[in-house]
Amino acid sequence: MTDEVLLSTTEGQRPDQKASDFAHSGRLAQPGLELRFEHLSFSVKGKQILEDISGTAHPGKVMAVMGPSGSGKTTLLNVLGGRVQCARCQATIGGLPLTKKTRRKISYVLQQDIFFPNLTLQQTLEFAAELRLPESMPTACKKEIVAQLIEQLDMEKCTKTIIGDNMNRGLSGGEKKRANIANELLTDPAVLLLDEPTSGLDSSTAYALTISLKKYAVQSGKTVMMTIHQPSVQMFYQFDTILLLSAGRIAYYGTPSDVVSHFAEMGHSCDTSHYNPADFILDVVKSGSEAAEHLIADSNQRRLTTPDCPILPETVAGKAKGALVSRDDVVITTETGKEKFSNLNLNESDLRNGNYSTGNGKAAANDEKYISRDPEKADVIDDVKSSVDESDLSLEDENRRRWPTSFTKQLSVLTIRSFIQGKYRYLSTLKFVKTIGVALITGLVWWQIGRGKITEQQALDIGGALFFITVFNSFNSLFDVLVIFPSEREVVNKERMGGSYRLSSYYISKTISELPLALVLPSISMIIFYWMAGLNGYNNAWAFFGSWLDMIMVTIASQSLGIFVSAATMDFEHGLVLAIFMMITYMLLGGFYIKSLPPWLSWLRYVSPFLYAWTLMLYFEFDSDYRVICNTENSLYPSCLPPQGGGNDTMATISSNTTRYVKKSEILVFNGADVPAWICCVALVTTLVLFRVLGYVLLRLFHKPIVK
Ligand SMILES: Nc1ncnc2c1ncn2[C@@H]1O[C@H](COP(=O)(O)OP(=O)(O)OP(=O)(O)O)[C@@H](O)[C@H]1O
Repeated sequence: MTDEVLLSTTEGQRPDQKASDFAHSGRLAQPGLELRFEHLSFSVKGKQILEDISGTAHPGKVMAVMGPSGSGKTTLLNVLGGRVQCARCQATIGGLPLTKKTRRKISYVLQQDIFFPNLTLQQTLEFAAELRLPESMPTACKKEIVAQLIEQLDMEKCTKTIIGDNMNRGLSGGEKKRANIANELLTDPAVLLLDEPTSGLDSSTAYALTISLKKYAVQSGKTVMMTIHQPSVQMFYQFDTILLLSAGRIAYYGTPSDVVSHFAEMGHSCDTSHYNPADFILDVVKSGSEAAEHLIADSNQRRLTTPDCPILPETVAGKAKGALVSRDDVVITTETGKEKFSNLNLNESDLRNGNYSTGNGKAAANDEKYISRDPEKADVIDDVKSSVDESDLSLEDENRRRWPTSFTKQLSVLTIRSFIQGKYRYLSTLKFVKTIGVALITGLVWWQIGRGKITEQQALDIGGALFFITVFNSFNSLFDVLVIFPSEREVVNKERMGGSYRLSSYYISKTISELPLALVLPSISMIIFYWMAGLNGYNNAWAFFGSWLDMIMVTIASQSLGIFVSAATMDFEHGLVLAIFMMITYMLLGGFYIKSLPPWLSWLRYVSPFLYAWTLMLYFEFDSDYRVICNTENSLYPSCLPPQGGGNDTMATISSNTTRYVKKSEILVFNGADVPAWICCVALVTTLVLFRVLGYVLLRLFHKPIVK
């Protein structure tokens, strides 16, 4: 990676006037901002993960958050990046409280490099630019920004390389990491958070990346904060500030150059000629709770005089000795200094007006830089504050602020992206081989069975063939979705957490883009099988088109079922179990295997889409009274039986010369196809729509984007 890597897109390096104009419009040329967090405490299910964490990340500087595994590094970044809700976490960016709106100035590079594997690097970044950059920006401008990022990240060689996954090789680990960073730099954030950006990289690549981040911070004046596990010596000294965590508390806050002398003062001398100071401090913190507690206590004392990293007095005093700040105390740090107010009468209107009534007077909330207070009241204040923020916004304003692009823009971009990504999944060579192979086998097994006049046995066999091909394509379609949907979840989760688009845009775009893709293989399967088996299309072309349409409907209905099952379970294994259960039930009730269900169960057959699909197939196949020749003996059909008593037969036997034919209605009745054709169509369309809608509702209600 070159030294220029990661330079801001706003450095005036773009030769193209349009892009520069845009950059100068102020949208992309935002300066770095100070990120200040004070007394962050965070717990999950009663487990304290962060406790009184403070710090300040400055523009043009890089802060490294270090600590042993499980010390809370990622959690700290998740809190600051808004990936987890934390009612008691107060932070400011550029002096303003960190809210949903101001947090948009922060970009968060996750530890995992989560992308759609079949898109190329260029496609990935261009789609991200379309979704995340303002809609008013010309596409040419967005492309140029992407091209510049690619160039600055020294990735020109791999613009056309797919991202890749375990199955298909694509970008290398280091390239993926850079792609991940480029993806976040697109929006030119004021603050860049990175969770373990060097994990999985070899030492020289990790060092190059650190240098690049440092240069990015210095040259573009941006604020960079990153977690890191075990930096090399050279990397360690690139950082401006080290925030060392131990079990969720601060064990050291300061510069890397001071760390060795500080630890020596604490009785932990480091032979820097043989020991990497980064490894050393981690080893000391990990060596035992006594050493760590000692360091934390000392760091707490130092924090009393470190404005960048303030501490709550009760933390210094230690909980065992009793809190210095009473339950009702609120400490307000104002421009004029820190003031402590006792016995506040916090009521909603005061909070809304920004007035905190105290025994000593009023403190204006608007003047506050930061409020640290009793956790129980924190919730009250947060709730009230957030309701004030939201009430200030009209719905339209809120939508505009919430999403960088309109619904239609999201829909069109996501549809194209989903189509490109989906085509590799739905139309892979393996899937073609499987579909064509099975179609050829079934075609051979039922070879020309339907040509000309057929026997009663052949009619039965054709019923079996039609049922088989319906079930086969439905299973295929369902399992495609089951495999694809959960694997997309991580990408969609990440993008939705970043506020890139609405769930509805994603869902509708997926439906639109995958519809044509899902039709290709069933159509091929149907064409091969149908003509090899010599079915009724030879006699009546409409029979073929009807059967094909029927196949398409049941295939899409199965796709909808797959989406519903995936949304209900959201992982492949659970989805597989539920899908197999539902499909086997539908199959058994579909009418082919059992024609005399127990009366108390017979209503259940009407829930099976296979019943409707197969019935429609039978309608198209047996559309003539002169196709199936009666058995001369042991016929299954009443109309083929000889007339009783030689008189007029009420069951009009159909004959042509001496050959007797089975009435088409009797074939349908024998197969249990007792549902009118139009009801079959309505039932299939209803299944298709119902499961799609249910899938959306489940996603909306139960699968909000989450942090793993
Ligand atoms: N949602 C959660 N539920 C329960 N425990 C959690 C949750 N999130 C984090 N933790 C716990 O909090 C602690 C800190 O986790 P975190 O991922 O922040 O550590 P870390 O320092 O980033 O670790 P690593 O370096 O291994 O990534 C761990 O003990 C973890 O198990």
